[in-house]
Amino acid sequence: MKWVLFGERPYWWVHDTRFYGTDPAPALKQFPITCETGPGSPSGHAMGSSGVWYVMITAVFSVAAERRFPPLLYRFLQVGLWMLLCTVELLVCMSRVYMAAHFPHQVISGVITGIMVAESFSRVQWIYGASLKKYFYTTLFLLSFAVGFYELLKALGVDLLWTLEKAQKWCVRAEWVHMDSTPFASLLRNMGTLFGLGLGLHSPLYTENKNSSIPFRVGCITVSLLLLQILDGMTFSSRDQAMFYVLSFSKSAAALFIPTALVPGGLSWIFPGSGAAKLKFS
Ligand SMILES: O=P(O)(O)OC[C@H]1O[C@@H](O)[C@H](O)[C@@H](O)[C@@H]1O
Repeated sequence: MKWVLFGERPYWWVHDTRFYGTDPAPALKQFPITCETGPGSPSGHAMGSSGVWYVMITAVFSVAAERRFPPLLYRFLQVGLWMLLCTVELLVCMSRVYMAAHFPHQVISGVITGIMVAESFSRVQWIYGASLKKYFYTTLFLLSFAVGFYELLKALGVDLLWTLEKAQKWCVRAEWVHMDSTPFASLLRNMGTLFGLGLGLHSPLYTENKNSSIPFRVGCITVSLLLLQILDGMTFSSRDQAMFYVLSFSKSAAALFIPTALVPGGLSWIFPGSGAAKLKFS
């Protein structure tokens, strides 16, 4: 959608537009995270956060319904969690607009699209039992589609990197322009995530794990968070672009493989448990 909607961002638009005529353009303050290099429509932050929060909240509702919560408590939970989602989204959207990375309509469409994506995928059942082959082919399809679409539009004279030029031109500090905020870099990270999830769920470390006790789960969460924190600190230079994309893909794949397979598998090997049920990914 970012590639086809050609959304401008306020921090460069105010300088390029003829809207103000001979009047001076408004002075928009820029921050270290203002200088996004991709198109603005719809907002990726608003879309990502609304999608993730929607999934978490509706999952809590399903658990509450399964456990037959009393109607009053259920209603209370519903109102509370919906209000929490609205507050989070309001904060995300206001901050994106405040730092001049987005116009209001872009964050609103981002929130709506995120919820639509989450809702549609919650109805697609095959993804819960997808084979490793499916993960692999889906990743390959997304990559070929993105590269093919990019090349096709380039052949038609449309330069999808038009936004990078604007960011470089109008960002007040060159070091605030990051290559990893381009849609292609994001897509590669998402593909890495998808592939890492497939690898994790089909790894013997995950499938042969039999321990599901509470201390084991808490241990898994703690160790995973520590390792993910270390992984998050790894950054790569974008001078060699091919290497940059390969490393970004691998980092995202590792970010999913670590908590789904490596940590549970490693901990159950160190502390063999007696629980019979498998630790389920949910
Ligand atoms: O469109 P927005 O809100 O500026 O978000 C862009 C961001 O969207 C995210 O989805 C990407 O992972 C980031 O790399 C990118 O910077």
